[in-house]
Amino acid sequence: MRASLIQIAVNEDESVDSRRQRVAALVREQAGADLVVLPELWTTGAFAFEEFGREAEPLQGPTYETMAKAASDAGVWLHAGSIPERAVSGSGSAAQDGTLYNTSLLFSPSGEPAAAYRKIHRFGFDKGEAVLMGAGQELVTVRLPETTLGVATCYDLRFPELFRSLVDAGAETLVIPAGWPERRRAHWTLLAQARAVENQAFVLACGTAGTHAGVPQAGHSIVVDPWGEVLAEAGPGEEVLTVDFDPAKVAATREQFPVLKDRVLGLQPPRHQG
Ligand SMILES: O=C(O)CCC(=O)C(=O)O
Repeated sequence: MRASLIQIAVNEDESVDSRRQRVAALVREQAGADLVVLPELWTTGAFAFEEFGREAEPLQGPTYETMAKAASDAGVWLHAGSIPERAVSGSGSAAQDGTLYNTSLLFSPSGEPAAAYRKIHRFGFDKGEAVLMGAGQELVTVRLPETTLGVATCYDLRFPELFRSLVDAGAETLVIPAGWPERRRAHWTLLAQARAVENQAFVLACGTAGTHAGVPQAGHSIVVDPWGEVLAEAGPGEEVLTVDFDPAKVAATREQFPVLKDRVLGLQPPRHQG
């Protein structure tokens, strides 16, 4: 299976619409890949908080339209990264009208919608995304012919229980678009490898490059196999990271080294001791 991770540079000197068209052209260039992955909030930048409201789109807005077409033109499964979504009535079970979400869009090779995932863990503590956006409530997996994707977004990478739930739901390839800052790049690489090893799954983690809102981005998108080996890693700038991998390695690793079968669930809480 061939995956291309497009590590987009998100700089302020490019308009959202120019970037959208430029990224669509990059997706089209990946014809021949099975899966193409884009980063988190690449239209605005993950730290351009003031842009979230200004550039928010309904689920089926301009980014959706442009990416659906790019997926079908290229004939690839496309994880189109995430957009600032402004929810409208009927656009999701728990969605409130007007609420913003950090929502990932996935398309089939014919440009049909395959899934939408609203980021569950919002980053920023008491500012930024954490106060401007609503939290997703639903896990998302997507069945491809070769593998089952489990999707998560950026800060979600720090929450291992989310990934274990995705694995319990059948995920074999964990796809994580991000806008991870350079100053915590060591965490990015370490956590991507940890999620691969503990879940015996492929990890495809696609970040952004460039600087927006004064926050230099880490780049260094990474693909890790179920044994924790790094199959490919990008540099700091804009880059297309292409990797060939064998999805059957997930089942083989889980069979040869069956740690997931040794999980002990439902432990008793500690007894009070003195
Ligand atoms: O967890 C981190 O260090 C970065 C998370 C982040 O930037 C995000 O979720 O947008």
